[in-house]
Amino acid sequence: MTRAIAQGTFDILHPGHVHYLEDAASYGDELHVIIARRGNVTHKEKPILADRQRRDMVAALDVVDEAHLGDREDIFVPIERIDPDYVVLGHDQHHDESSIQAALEDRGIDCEVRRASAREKRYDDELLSTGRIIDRILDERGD
Ligand SMILES: Cc1cc2nc3c(=O)[nH]c(=O)nc-3n(C[C@H](O)[C@H](O)[C@H](O)COP(=O)(O)O)c2cc1C
Ligand SMILES: Nc1ncnc2c1ncn2[C@@H]1O[C@H](COP(=O)(O)OP(=O)(O)OP(=O)(O)O)[C@@H](O)[C@H]1O
Repeated sequence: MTRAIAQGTFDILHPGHVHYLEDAASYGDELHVIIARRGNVTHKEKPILADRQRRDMVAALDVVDEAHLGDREDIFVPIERIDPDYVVLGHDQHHDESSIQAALEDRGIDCEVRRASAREKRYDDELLSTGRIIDRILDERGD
């Protein structure tokens, strides 16, 4: 049984998220997803939705076997517990593949790091970004 891990914020789901999770799932028999804690989302605006709500929506997707709330302090704790064969980074995730690979090796976690592909728009006004969905809500419904 091979296990793959995907991770991210997943605030307001869209087809780009589904594409990433399907790509990550293709690396293993089981897909586990780690949901970033609000306190750890520091590289962009904080999520609108609560940690548990984001986890529950990701867990409801067919392609996902288990969704886990991330650790608050140490991002390698859930990975140690899940013991995956692959950690699949999102196409634009700011983490560097070789430093994540080195950190996993330091912790004695024997798994490989891969990078998922991007999903391109299939039609003109398709929104494949949570940030852009929020911008459109503000444009169309804001004062
Ligand atoms: C290998 C890996 C493990 C992660 N584990 C956690 C975790 O345990 N807790 C957490 O809050 N975030 C975790 N994260 C998420 C990061 O904190 C960061 O917020 C996340 O990569 C944001 O992704 P996004 O910009 O694609 O939404 C992890 C990220 C990576 C790459
Ligand atoms: N269009 C896309 N194609 C493939 N993967 C995507 C796409 N959009 C998001 N992802 C992946 O989904 C994961 C979680 O994404 P995240 O929660 O940061 O959403 P986002 O829509 O990219 O957010 P934001 O618009 O706020 O930057 C990331 O690994 C990201 O690479």
